[in-house]
Amino acid sequence: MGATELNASQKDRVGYVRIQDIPVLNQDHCRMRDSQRVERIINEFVCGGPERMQVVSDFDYTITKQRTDDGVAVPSSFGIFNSCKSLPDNFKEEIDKLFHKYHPIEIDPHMPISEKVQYMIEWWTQSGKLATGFAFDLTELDQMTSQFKHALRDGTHELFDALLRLQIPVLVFSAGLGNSVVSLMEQANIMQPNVKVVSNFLRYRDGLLDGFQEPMIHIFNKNETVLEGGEYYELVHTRDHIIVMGDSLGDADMAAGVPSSSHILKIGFLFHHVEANMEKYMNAFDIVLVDDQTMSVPQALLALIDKRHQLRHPHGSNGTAPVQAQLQSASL
Ligand SMILES: C[n+]1cn([C@@H]2O[C@H](COP(=O)(O)OP(=O)(O)O)[C@@H](O)[C@H]2O)c2nc(N)[nH]c(=O)c21
Ligand SMILES: [Mg+2]
Repeated sequence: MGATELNASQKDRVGYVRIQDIPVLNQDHCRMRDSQRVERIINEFVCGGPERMQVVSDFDYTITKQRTDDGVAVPSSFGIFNSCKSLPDNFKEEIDKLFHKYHPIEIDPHMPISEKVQYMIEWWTQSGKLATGFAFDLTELDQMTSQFKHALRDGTHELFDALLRLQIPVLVFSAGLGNSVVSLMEQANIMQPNVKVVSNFLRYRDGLLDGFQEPMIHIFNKNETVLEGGEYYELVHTRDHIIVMGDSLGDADMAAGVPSSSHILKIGFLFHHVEANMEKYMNAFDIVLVDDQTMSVPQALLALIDKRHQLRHPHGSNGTAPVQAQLQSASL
């Protein structure tokens, strides 16, 4: 998008980055539909520097692993909440009924999205209604999430440390349960001031649960259009170099709503039904990583951006506006 073709001599100039010189992008399990386009965008990112970057990431099975070393399955953010022991007896039963009714609709390959949206709104609304009228102590959620703080992709800490050092805002977008997401990220020490979680958070009224806070984030509005006009959008919308990371096809659209002149690099983690899904993932994402349980690719991209930045600002001043402290508290 917008990137002009460079001729061979321009590519030979000092500092131009070539895909063949980035080892993680040359691994067998790293696939690209259009490696020239990826190369162009990476060079835009490196030239633009950290002050033009933002990261938008899904949470479940993108920040957490799709497959753990010990084979223990990592529950989703809703799954973590649903397994809390103090929830009323009928809660789990009713929430499972909803899952069995609506999940087949969510993954139905024949129903058009326009038709699915209403069902998904119904599902999230009814889940919220079930989570109403009883006490729930959030420390129970912390106890549950602490069991899974080691289930983040390898290199997640290093990635988040680099993003903080470079003052790059990170938006974690989840149509799951925000309280589980934040709790797990806090337990794993990656809930830093440059990180904002946009998701569904439990609401309390008179000490009892009262469903989810507005706005509802479901799988079909999980993109930057729900942020438009809000404080967070104002803080990041000038950052037009965007890395998007996700494990579901729909995650590829999370940056929808940013200005069309933006350069967006989409990284997709593919694990289930690799052969059947490959074509769709290759069309939706710029880089498809097959059964990769690490953050090596985004780390390598940041290292390139960082290296050029250090050359330009050897004394540590990065010229970045100090917006990070406001990010977490920014309203939508
Ligand atoms: C309302 N609701 C939605 N989901 C699932 O939560 C997922 C959240 O969507 P997502 O944020 O794209 O998460 P992902 O990273 O796991 O893909 C959806 O794909 C739904 O299948 C839900 N899952 C459970 N267990 N319980 C629920 O009430 C519920
Ligand atoms: Mg996911």
